Amino acid sequence: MPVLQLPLEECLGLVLAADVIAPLSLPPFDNSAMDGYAVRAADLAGGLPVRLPVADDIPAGRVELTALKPGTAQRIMTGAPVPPGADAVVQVEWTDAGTETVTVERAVAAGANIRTAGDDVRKGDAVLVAGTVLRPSTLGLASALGIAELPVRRRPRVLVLSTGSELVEPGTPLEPGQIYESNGMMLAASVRDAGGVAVRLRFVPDDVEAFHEVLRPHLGSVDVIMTSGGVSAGAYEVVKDALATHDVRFTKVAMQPGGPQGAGRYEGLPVLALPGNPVSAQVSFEVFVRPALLRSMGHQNVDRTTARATLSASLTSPSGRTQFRRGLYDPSSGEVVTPVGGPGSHLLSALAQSNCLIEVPEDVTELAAGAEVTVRHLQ
Ligand SMILES: Nc1nc2c(c(=O)[nH]1)N[C@H]1C(S)=C(S)[C@@H](COP(=O)(O)OP(=O)(O)OC[C@H]3O[C@@H](n4cnc5c(N)ncnc54)[C@H](O)[C@@H]3O)O[C@H]1N2
Ligand code: MOO
Repeated sequence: MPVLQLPLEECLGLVLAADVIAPLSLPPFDNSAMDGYAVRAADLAGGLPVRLPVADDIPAGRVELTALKPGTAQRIMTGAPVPPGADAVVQVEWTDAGTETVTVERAVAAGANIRTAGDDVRKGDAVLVAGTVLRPSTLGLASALGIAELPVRRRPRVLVLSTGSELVEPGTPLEPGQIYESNGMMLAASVRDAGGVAVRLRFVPDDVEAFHEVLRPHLGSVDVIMTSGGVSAGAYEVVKDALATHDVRFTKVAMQPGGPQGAGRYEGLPVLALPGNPVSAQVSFEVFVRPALLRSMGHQNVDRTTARATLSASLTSPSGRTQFRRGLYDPSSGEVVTPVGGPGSHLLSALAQSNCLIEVPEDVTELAAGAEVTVRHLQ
């Protein structure tokens, strides 16, 4: 993705594209860490309590300061600039809180309760380096430095297109033989979850012409096309029929679910054609699309975290295909993972109840309860 300057409001989760050099120090000036009285520590050193006239009052935000004369105090609030001549702040709790004169009951050392300019950041330091993922704290730091925009790689715009004549939008009545469309919602949410922008299109019927029609108006405004359904071996495989004549290759990959896949280019745009079974579509997104989207945005770390876990129940897997079974991983019970539902790629509720994928390697066809497996966390 190209780099552009974006307002901080729009930067959460994006990757910084260039180092940020601090334009000022933080704190920018010496300021008080406590509500209390700015004093000279030496004025409290000769025996307590000490009574001092309160020569000034300094709220936070005060721009003009008067120098602190020896033998006086100035009332000061947290965050307010320390006046020249003062070298310590006595917190109000150690005084009688007077406004004309103040009686100080406890001494403080020089430097007490003063936050020195540059304590946190020095002007000219590279405070944020290119490649940093912008989190709430890093956005807070940029704001504190007075930065309003940052250079980031922009979010990819992903066209999410579901296909199938049997599909009906939720919220409308269902006829026999029809089902509610769910992949579009799930894949669009997955795109957003990965940091992309989803442009969700109403599915088209299994009709090649309608397919091209529906794509055309969006070709200039998206970065990638992601379809679901219509890629396997049937008679009405609209995505395959429409795109195989273009630069898109359809094949079967050695995984389950998510075997039938298409990938390539359509009118110059990258296309990812995922299978239609809901679990197949979502697992395909996890395995192929999510890492690609993250990489396009400049993320270094594009893989989900994995863990080793002990299977709580046996399972079987087809030979010659990596299987991704849905699982519930519970670190609190000694890193145990429980398969949720069977291998069927229509078992959406099992997917919804799971928090990880259990990876069964290609050459493994059976795993007994107690076997060690790798799990891929989904959150
Ligand atoms: N003869 C063969 N048949 C099938 C094979 C095969 O190799 N040979 N592969 C099977 C596998 S594995 C999968 S996965 C599917 C992939 O098929 P398609 O990508 O063509 O998907 P569809 O046929 O359009 O739909 C499959 C299934 O999923 C439902 N679906 C589709 N889109 C949605 C959606 N947006 N929301 C909810 N549900 C959706 C659809 O109704 C079907 O039930 O092919 C197998 N067949
Ligand atoms: O690959 Mo299909 O995706 O097994 O159901």
